[in-house]
Amino acid sequence: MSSATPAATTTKIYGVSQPISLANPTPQDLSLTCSLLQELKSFGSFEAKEETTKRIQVLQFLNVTVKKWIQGISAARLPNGKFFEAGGQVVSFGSYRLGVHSSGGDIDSVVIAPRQVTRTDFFTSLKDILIRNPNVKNLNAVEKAFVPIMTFEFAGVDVDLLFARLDLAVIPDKIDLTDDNLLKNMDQKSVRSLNGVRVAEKLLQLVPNRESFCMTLRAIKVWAKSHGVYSNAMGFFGGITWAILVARTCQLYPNASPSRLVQKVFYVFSTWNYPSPIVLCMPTRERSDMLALDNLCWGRNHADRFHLMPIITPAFPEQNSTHNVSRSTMEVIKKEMADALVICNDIFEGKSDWKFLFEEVNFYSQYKHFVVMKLDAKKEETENSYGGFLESRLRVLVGAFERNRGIKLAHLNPKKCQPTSKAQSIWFIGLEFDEVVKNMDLTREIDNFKWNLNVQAKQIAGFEEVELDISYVKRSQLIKYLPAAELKKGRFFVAKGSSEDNKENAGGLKRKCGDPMASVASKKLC
Ligand SMILES: Nc1ncnc2c1ncn2[C@@H]1O[C@H](COP(=O)(O)OP(=O)(O)OP(=O)(O)O)[C@@H](O)[C@H]1O
Ligand SMILES: [Mg+2]
Repeated sequence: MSSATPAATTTKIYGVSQPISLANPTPQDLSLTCSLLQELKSFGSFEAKEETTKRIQVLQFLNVTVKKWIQGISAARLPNGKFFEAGGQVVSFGSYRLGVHSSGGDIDSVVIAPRQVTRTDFFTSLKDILIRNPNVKNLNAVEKAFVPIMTFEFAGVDVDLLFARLDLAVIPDKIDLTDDNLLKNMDQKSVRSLNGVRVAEKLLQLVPNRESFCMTLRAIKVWAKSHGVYSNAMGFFGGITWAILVARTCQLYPNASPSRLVQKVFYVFSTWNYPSPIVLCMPTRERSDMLALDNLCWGRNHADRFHLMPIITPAFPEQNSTHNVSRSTMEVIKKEMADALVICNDIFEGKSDWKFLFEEVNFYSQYKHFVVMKLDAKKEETENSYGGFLESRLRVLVGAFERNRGIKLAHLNPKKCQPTSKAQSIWFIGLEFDEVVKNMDLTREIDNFKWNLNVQAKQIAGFEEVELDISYVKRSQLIKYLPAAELKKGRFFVAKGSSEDNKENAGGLKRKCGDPMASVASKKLC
């Protein structure tokens, strides 16, 4: 490190001072960053060049189509509109905009339209133009949603398209969508639809080094997916939440290389004092402007106080990105991060490697009791729609188990299994009972959940044929649902001193267990 630069400084967030480390990367950090990149490639984090080219073409085509569509509407609706250049564009956000999408991922995008074009136009004339295009498949429009959306496949690429109408007659090509003044006079659905773009732009503006941010986020995403802690709908963290955590770490360690940043993400957030909110540091003037704009900022709302791990988006109107996190998912996320920190520390001590960090963990080896949800939808398309609906409700069942005093932990595995056909799916919840519990009857929770689910499903067409079986099983009975190979996949969890679990550890790598927090506590921010 240069002697001219101080080793550490502080930043204030919500009045709390936080140290920033200015340490530069060591040769070991750089060499571990090279091996990290190699490992990310082997775990399929990067898409092939042809796929990237295709995505660019898809976005270019959508942009041209949308500009023409807006021009046509403006010509008809504005006086002298024929000669009017109304502009408008399609802007991407989400992981594609952040530059961290992997093969097969969707493109989240939003149409930015001038005031003479309405949401009704979006769901009628633009939808018609898209449906008529032979490259467009499976178009689905959800007009009544909280954030109205059209989803479709364009030349094999999944596209999510939103609509935001600005209070401007002309949308210039170089418009700064992070400008809060644009939100004045916008309808709430447009504000919500524009939010993803504003959040992505803000994230990219606020990180000190984009390249390091992207590579670190890629690593965290690979890890989170293989450890079953990547799903906003099921109460874990989604892409945006992990992006905020990585961005915050980049701010705390502005000169660190990705290998060190990965370790620091786990260090900072496995030891975080939840529910203190995690917010990105931004220029003071900007934050006070945001607060002045609206009183409805995050934290003032009564319901916000009950969030367990608040992780706040950086663009106005600020939102907590983790409202689905429950007591159990919080425990699982914290434990996974603490375990990951131990592995990262081992990597830096030369005792482990990235492969071990990213390796899938065997979910079934962690519990002795399970609830199995088996969906038989008869047809693949019904499985897709009902399965998505069910996945968005499963955290309600977890919540019911959490309210049962005999249950210490209800761990829903976000990964669904399809051992027989694409029309059938199975999800598992691992249960940890209180030591004093001798017998557990879960009938009431399961029946209530099924009853409510049926009431909601009846309002959605095509769900009548579906069969859903929810039942309790012991670990030894899992073989009835899954092939032995699936049950043996990944690294096994071995409870400390458990001879029974050792017997069941059929050849998988043993997972480090014990008290990972002990080593966390002894490490200082450096
Ligand atoms: N819980 C949430 N809170 C706030 N914004 C969200 C939330 N979930 C999604 N979004 C917005 O929608 C965008 C797209 O969501 P999506 O789930 O596709 O995540 P992503 O970051 O694109 O990651 P992935 O690679 O999984 O697609 C996010 O980047 C974010 O702006
Ligand atoms: Mg996405």
